[in-house]
Amino acid sequence: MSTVFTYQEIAEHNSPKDTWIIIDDKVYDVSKFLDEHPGGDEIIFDQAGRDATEYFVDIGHSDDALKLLKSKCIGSVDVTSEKVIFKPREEEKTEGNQGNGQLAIIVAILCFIIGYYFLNE
Ligand code: HEM
Repeated sequence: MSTVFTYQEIAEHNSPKDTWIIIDDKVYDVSKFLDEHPGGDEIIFDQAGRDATEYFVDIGHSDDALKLLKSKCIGSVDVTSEKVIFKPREEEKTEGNQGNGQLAIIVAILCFIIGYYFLNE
């Protein structure tokens, strides 16, 4: 019997050296394949720890791709386990820019203080 993983367990394998994806309720370890993927590593890595069925099927991968995929199967999903709610990728990508917003507020406050100081000279 193959190993069964919960959605949470799968979601934890989301780093470039440790990338699992779900396709049709099966779990695939594609860590070593990222660099070799003809469609590029980022496109798969974007789905790391997630269900990539829709993305994989939409591309219309060849039979060779399907064979290759099979060789990377490490188990299946416990579909009764609690699903992981992921933030949309866009939100994750913009999170790093939040610091810039805070900086803008600090600069605005400083300008206000300096302006106020000169006006009252
Ligand atoms: C997140 C899931 C995936 C996406 C969105 C994706 C996307 C793509 C894209 C866009 C191409 C076309 C590259 C080109 O012709 O310029 C491609 C090709 C290919 N991909 Fe993926 N891929 C995914 C996962 C996988 C996985 C898991 C495997 C196998 C383990 C795989 C195997 C291949 C192969 C062999 C090709 C060459 C064309 C073919 O034989 O169909 N891909 N993929």
